[in-house]
Amino acid sequence: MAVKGAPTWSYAKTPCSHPGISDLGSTRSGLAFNLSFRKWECCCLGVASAQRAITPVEDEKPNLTGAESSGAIQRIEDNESSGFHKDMNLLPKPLTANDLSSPSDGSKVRVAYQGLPGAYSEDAALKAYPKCETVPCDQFEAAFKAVELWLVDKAVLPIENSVGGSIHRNYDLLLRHRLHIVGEVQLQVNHCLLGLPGVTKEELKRVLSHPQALAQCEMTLSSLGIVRINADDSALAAQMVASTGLRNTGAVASARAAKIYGLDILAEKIQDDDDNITRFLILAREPIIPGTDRPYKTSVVFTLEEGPGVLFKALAVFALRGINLTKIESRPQRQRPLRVVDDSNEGSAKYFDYLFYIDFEASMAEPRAQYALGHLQEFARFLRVLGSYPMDTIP
Ligand SMILES: O=C(O)C(=O)C[C@]1(C(=O)O)C=C[C@@H](O)C=C1
Repeated sequence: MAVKGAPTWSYAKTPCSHPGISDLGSTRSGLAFNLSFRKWECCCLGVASAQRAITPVEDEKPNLTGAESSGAIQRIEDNESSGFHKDMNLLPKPLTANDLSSPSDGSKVRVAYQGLPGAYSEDAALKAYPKCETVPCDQFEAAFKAVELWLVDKAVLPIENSVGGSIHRNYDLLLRHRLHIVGEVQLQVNHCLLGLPGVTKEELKRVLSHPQALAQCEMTLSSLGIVRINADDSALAAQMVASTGLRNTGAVASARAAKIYGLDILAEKIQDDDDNITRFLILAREPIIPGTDRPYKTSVVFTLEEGPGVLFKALAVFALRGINLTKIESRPQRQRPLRVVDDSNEGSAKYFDYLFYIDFEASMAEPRAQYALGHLQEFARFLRVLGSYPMDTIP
């Protein structure tokens, strides 16, 4: 799967002998949620120190002109043949805290998203990190891999929309990959109907866009009697209209996409619901250390033993501690989709096995959240904390 615009530079990992780092293998696998939060926190700190040991390869090259560099090479060779460095200026400089601190405005951060430039996902990435470098990916999975392979720092991916509901593919990928949720972005999505310059909306016979975008404009598109065709993302749809030059074909995409691909906006705000909000997750290789300084959300995924009222009990661990749930999603457990229950009267009954994804309004730094998950673990067969991160309260 290709990462469009993948960088030409690479990172070198420096081995780190931090005593806590060897423990990370199991913790980073994510399957293990340590009941003791202190240990969980400790692991986060261990990861942070491991990160500090990672040095960009580019930074290791001295910045020399042609003449300087041939002289310098000669001096290095002289030093090497004599067995020690005579010229201390040629030794690599130690990194300082200033070299490593990342600016808070998001500049230099490379953020992967699914789609082409002008896609709503890119808007979400720019909302989260206004000065970031956005990296388009052809599929959601490519964005996950780009983070895992250190091609980018973060990925911003849609998880649910207030009209269209959940984006199931990303729920499944969250479990399959080992990334951590470090934030969320809520984006107001205003769809426009785009066409070639000079075209009127009455001329349109078909319209292209991402299936979610088409679904969010169901009523408007039905009233216009236009054939809907799926595209991988709304910006790709706009690009296709521009490149094919078909006057009877339009796209549902953003005003920014219209500008990028030189299309006219034939109608604005064509979504069925004025408040059309898409929630995106920000994913990173390492978790953030949750605080209590502002409202936090925690996302978990778990499976339950079979039995009457188990889901009721699972939800009660939050209710008992006054913790508000903001989202519950169930997905088939693909590894073992069927559960066979022996029932001598009726033969073998087959039930689907489910993974439950829950978001709740509390930080993992709060004892009530730690106790709730400790309680849940008593009857969950599997439990993983996907992330504890600041809530985005403004769409
Ligand atoms: O097609 C795009 O522009 C996207 O960013 C994808 C996407 C989605 O996957 O839901 C993002 C936001 C909108 O809800 C519509 C489409």
